[in-house]
Amino acid sequence: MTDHLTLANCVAGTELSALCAALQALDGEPATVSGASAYTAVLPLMRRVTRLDAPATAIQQVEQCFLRLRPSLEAHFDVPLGRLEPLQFLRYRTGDFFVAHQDGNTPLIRDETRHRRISIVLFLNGPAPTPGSPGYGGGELVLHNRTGTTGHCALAPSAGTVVAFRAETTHEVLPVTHGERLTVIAWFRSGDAR
Ligand SMILES: O=C(O)CCC(=O)C(=O)O
Ligand SMILES: [Fe+2]
Repeated sequence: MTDHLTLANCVAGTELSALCAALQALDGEPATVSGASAYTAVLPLMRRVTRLDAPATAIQQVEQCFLRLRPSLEAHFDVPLGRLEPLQFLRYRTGDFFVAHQDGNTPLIRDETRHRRISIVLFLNGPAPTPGSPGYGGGELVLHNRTGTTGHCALAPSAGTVVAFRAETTHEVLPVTHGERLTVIAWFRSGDAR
């Protein structure tokens, strides 16, 4: 069993459609990867995804949704949570992916990511069985078991679902096989970090 929380219907369908339409019209920059040293880099062999410059209203809307969930996350993961890092709006086009990684709270890495406790992902759209229908194929969020040897779960939840997991959980996004996958990711830092 992986230690994660799945919460369906965190954002209403009408709001999701508006968010998707606003985002689909945007250009963006290739997203970067946090490194062990104090830099971030675009590493296309590790992560291929576009980070979108979302409108302020969209940022506020999703931020409020994430902040409302903080007490439930603290209770489920039994960890006091502090501030929410700035949201990242992500667009994975066909062929885009993110290899297995951890988001933070890993003892060997002493950069800013060490303060992250909970990763939180909102799925703005959902899986589509066939190319041409709205949504995407592939693109599962795979969470690996904490022991790292056996067990994982591959998630492709419906639009509006939030998935939260400990930042140190190894996870990956499998390549998108058709369509466009839209997610928002952010991290709650530890209760005693600034
Ligand atoms: O888009 C996702 O489902 C997760 C993205 C991710 O793991 C990350 O940005 O660190
Ligand atoms: Fe991640």
